Amino acid sequence: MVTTDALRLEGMTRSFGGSAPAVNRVDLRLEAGSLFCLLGPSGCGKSTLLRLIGGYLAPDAGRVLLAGADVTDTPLERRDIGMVFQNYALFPHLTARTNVAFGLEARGVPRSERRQRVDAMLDRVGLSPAERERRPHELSGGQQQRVALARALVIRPKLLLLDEPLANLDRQLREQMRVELKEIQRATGVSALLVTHDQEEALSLADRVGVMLGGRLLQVDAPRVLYNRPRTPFVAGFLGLANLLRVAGAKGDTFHLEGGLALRGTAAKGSWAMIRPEKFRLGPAAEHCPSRWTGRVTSTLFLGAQQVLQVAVAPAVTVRACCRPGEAGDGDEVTLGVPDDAVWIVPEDDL
Ligand SMILES: Nc1ncnc2c1ncn2[C@@H]1O[C@H](COP(=O)(O)OP(=O)(O)OP(=O)(O)O)[C@@H](O)[C@H]1O
Repeated sequence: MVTTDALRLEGMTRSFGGSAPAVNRVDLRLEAGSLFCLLGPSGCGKSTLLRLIGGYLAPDAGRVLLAGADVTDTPLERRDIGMVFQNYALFPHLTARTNVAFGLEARGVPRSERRQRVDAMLDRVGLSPAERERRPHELSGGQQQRVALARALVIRPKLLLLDEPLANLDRQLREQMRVELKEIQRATGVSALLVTHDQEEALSLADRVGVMLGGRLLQVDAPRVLYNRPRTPFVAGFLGLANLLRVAGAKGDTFHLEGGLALRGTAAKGSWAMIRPEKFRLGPAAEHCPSRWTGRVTSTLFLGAQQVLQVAVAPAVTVRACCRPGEAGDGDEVTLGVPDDAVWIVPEDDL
């Protein structure tokens, strides 16, 4: 079956006169009905890319296709895109209900239909009847967020853009809104692109994640693939904890890492071996592993359900390994078993 992508970007580039473009030759496809997270550190170009898609900014080069149609030169009000900003950008003098109705009024939707659609959308985002009559400053951050989401969705956009929508909420509310946001996106079937610098948010929300650095998209994949099979050292280190060890050389079915450590398998000199901390085996389980490293615990970090150890496994080489709380402590000598499937070779450099 041939389906049209909700969004397609081809060679998007935009400079602000600095030495490197803020967005540099970005290609991207967003499947209809899916949620895509654009993830990257501050200043990597996420917001600029979002503004280019929304039509708030023109590209120096490249094309934006919405549901197959080229909208690169279409003004933003005719792109059929809903936008949720980090600061919500609600009209301060309008009630929640009139904020949501605004886009429908501007599009000439008749009053009775308007009322019905606004109420249905405010039901969907869970705003109570009393809250609907309040103005933004009389609502909490979470409630304003719901209004902003309803306002963006009520116009039935072809694409929903969200710029760090949960960044201003406290941790508990952020986690709750994360679940609700995903439910609303699923229920409405809207194609959505969300920008965040929070890796946990991206991994838990997205169907696919794109990791950005220095204006470039380094890798686009499903969350599990990005976590388990990062293609560059930056992606490996940006998503969760990663031990990254440089491959110094290979011989037969063994390769050597910095500090004289050895692992079974094949890897090219100069690439990186990644081992996630939770992949090590400790205690009796280590004995069954093909590669074993011994070292002293230099520090421990208690995280509730688990504990992260720093283990000095070679001169100047310290790795992080997860274990059960209390399984090992500061100063203990431990053996870390490395199962074959614990090692992922990171093939490329970053840019
Ligand atoms: N209007 C502008 N004029 C000049 N430089 C800009 C402008 N907008 C963005 N930049 C620059 O482009 C680069 C990318 O900025 P952008 O805001 O897209 O990053 P970001 O990944 O969204 O960061 P953050 O998460 O901090 O918002 C930065 O170096 C920034 O200083």
